Amino acid sequence: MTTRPDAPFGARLRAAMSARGPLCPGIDPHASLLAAWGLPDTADGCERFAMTAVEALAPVVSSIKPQSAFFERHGSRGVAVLEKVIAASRESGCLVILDVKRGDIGTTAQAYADAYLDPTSPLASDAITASPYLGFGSLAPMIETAARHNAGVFALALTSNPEAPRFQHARTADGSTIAGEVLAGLRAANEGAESLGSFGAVVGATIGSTEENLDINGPLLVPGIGAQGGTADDVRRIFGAAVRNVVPTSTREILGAGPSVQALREAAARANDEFAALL
Ligand SMILES: O=C(O)c1cc(=O)[nH]c(=O)n1[C@@H]1O[C@H](COP(=O)(O)O)[C@@H](O)[C@H]1O
Repeated sequence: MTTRPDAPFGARLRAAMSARGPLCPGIDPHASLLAAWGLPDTADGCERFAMTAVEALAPVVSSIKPQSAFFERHGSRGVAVLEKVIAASRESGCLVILDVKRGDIGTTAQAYADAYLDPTSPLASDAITASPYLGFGSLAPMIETAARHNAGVFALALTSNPEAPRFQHARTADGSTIAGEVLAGLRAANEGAESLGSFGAVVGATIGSTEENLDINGPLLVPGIGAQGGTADDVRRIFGAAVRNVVPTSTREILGAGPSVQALREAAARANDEFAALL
């Protein structure tokens, strides 16, 4: 796709979630999942795995989240598979949130933005995940590029891994937590956006609870569901009124239902229905 989408990412995501439900399945071609599907751990195996998942899921879900590292581990052939995954998913009417968790100084952040958010790039996606740990301001080139091209950015705020709280709950010089500073930056970036802003936070379903203000007028990408132990009940409890902005993402639990296209679709439909019922 080389043309700029005709509406901001947040508005497109809101419309897609209303039409198809909130679930965002991940596409992570793990070596162990390839083995479970009877596929070799090669670029060819990665392609068969990922394109089966796209065939099953992209026509029925609002968004998908391929994790770049699982493609990069197969070198240039794996990256070519990722390009196919992105293009085929978007052709099926599904938004692509490319999980790359990039973050760097301004000039390099701009190169990442050009690689993933400029519609003329071979890896152009609807949104990316980004790491704000060089300072929230270091994401400015990604946020500005996304705004220009009607794309989105999801910044890590309260991640699902056990090491996260010690770091993300630490306080900055002005007394807010690191996570709070990320959420405040996103809230400012989404100011005035109608329907839903284009700048989202990643908040794990495994965090137990939080006192942070999750009202950022933007989407909340919520991993940690299924394989990491998070449930729909956790999501209801953690997010409260913000649940309508939650994009629940689940990967291994859904992909484990493959390689049958029908079984994958059923697993996604079950999760989608469970989260749609929270709204
Ligand atoms: O940004 C993410 O998607 C992400 C953030 C986070 O806090 N935790 C997390 O597990 N993820 C991603 O979610 C996927 C794991 O999902 P499961 O297989 O469902 O556990 C991987 O692609 C992770 O990189």
